Amino acid sequence: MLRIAVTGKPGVGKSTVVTRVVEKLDLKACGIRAAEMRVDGKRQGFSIEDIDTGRKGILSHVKCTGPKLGKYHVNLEDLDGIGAEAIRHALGCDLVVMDEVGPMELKSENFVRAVEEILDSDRPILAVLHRSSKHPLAQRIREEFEVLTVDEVDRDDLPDRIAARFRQGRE
Ligand SMILES: Nc1ncnc2c1ncn2[C@@H]1O[C@H](COP(=O)(O)OP(=O)(O)OP(=O)(O)O)[C@@H](O)[C@H]1O
Repeated sequence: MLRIAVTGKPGVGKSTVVTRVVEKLDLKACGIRAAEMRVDGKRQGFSIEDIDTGRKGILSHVKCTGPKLGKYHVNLEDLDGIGAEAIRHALGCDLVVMDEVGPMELKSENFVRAVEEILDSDRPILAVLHRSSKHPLAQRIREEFEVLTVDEVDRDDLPDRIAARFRQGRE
């Protein structure tokens, strides 16, 4: 079964590649999407969204409580209640999207377990992988997935190429 992870430097366009791949495919994609939350141009934290249901919460914020990572605190309530739940729900979908599996997400054992269950399943997966994470789960993804690096040169062509691979995988 096809498993692709995209990686690359911050802001290079990894999430955009993933979004475009899903748009190009006529299938039910489930999983998570994390995005920056900015106020007056300043990053205050990250949101986490269940891409199937649209449920959205706070993954981390400068002003919440939870395990600390840099200046942010990881909000385990939404990471588990929305993030891990969305990953588990994705077991019943055509394509699992995990944008992203990074150090914030991996602060929750419950989330880590949900990702392990998905990796142990037969579902096709498209993930964004944080470049430098040394977490065993990130290492596992690096070993088991086809890892593609997004850069300014290939980011416009990659969505078509990745979508074609998932289409072939279903034939
Ligand atoms: N192919 C592209 N052409 C032009 N601009 C792009 C392209 N892809 C992404 N961008 C722009 O670059 C910015 C970052 O994109 P995106 O959020 O997809 O990057 P990312 O690598 O996922 O970021 P992060 O490291 O924060 O997760 C956005 O403003 C987006 O509009």
